Amino acid sequence: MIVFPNAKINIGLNITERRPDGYHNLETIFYPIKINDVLEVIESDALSFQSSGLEIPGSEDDNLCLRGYQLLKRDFKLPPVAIHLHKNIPIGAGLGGGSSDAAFFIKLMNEKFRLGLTADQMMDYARVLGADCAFFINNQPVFAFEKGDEFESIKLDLSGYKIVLVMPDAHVSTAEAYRGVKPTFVKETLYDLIQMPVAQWKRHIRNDFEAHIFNNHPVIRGVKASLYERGALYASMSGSGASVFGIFETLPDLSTLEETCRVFYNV
Ligand SMILES: C[C@@](CO)(OP(=O)(O)O)[C@H](O)COP(=O)(O)OP(=O)(O)OC[C@H]1O[C@@H](n2ccc(N)nc2=O)[C@H](O)[C@@H]1O
Ligand SMILES: Nc1ncnc2c1ncn2[C@@H]1O[C@H](COP(=O)(O)OP(=O)(O)O)[C@@H](O)[C@H]1O
Repeated sequence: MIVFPNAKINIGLNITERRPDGYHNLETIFYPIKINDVLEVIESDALSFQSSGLEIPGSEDDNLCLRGYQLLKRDFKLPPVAIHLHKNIPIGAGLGGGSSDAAFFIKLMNEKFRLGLTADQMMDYARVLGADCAFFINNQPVFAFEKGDEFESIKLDLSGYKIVLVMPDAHVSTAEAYRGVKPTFVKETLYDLIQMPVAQWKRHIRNDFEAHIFNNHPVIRGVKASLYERGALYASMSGSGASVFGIFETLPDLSTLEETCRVFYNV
C-alpha cells in the first residue's frame, strides 16, 4: 500500500506559557499543504526500513515510521513489514514532515491490517510520537492549542490564493526554537484573528519564534522580506522554521530566490 504524507504550515504561532513538563503551551493554526513524501509498506519476512530522496539525519531506528510500528506492535499482533519512504518534504523546516510520515504510517497500518482504530484512537497513538503528529490524522485546517496537540476545527479555505513555500539553506531544530522563546500573554486569540481577511493578517498575526530565529539565521528574515517585496498579502516563517511561506493573489516570479533556495509553487 502506498500513501503520500503531506506537509503543514503554521499560520500564526503564539507561545503562551512554559509547562511544568518542560513543554510549552501554544496556539497556532495548522493548514495542510501539497508538498508530499511517498510511503510504501508491504508485508515481508522481516521488519525493514529504507529511504530515498532527501537524507534524513539521525539513525534509521529512530525514524518516526519505525517508531510508529513499535508503538502499534505493543497493542496489536502485526506481521513484519518492509517500509520504504521517499523523502521530499524539507527537513528541519517547520513543515512537520516526520510527524506526517508517522501519522500516515498509523493510518496505513490501520487500513492494511484492519486494526479497527477510530480517528480519535489513532490521534492518541500519534500524540505519543510528537506534538504536531496528531494533526495529520484528520489533516484538516485546525486551531491547535495546549502542546499543539489539541484541536478545534475551523473554516479556512485558501484555495482561491496562490501559496508559495521557500526553503532557504538553513535548518532549525524544534528544540533550538523553543529554547530561545519567551512566552507571552495573548490578547486576541488566533481562533478569532484567522477569520479576518488575509490582507489584514500582516498587522495582527505573528509567529513568536521569528524574532530569535531571524537573529540566529538572518537568511530566513531576508526570504520573508523578499516575499513581501514581491507582493505577498501575508508571509511568515512556518512553525519553528526554517521554511517561509507567502500567500499571494497571483503567482509571483521568485526566480532570484531559486538561485539559493528550494521554491515550491502552488502548495
Ligand atoms: C514547533 C511546532 C509548531 O507546529 O512544529 P514544527 O515547526 O517543529 O514542525 C511544534 O510545536 C513542534 O511539534 P513536534 O515537532 O511534534 O515536537 P516534539 O517532537 O513533540 O518536541 C520536540 C521538542 O520541542 C519542545 N516542545 C515541543 C512542543 C511544545 N508544545 N513545547 C515544546 O517545548 C520540547 O523541547 C520537545 O522536546
Ligand atoms: N520520517 C522522518 N522524516 C523526517 N525527519 C525524521 C523522520 N523520522 C525522524 N526524523 C527526525 O526528525 C527531525 C526533524 O523532523 P521534521 O518533522 O522534518 O522537522 P520539522 O517539523 O522541524 O521540519 C529530523 O532531524 C530527523 O532526525
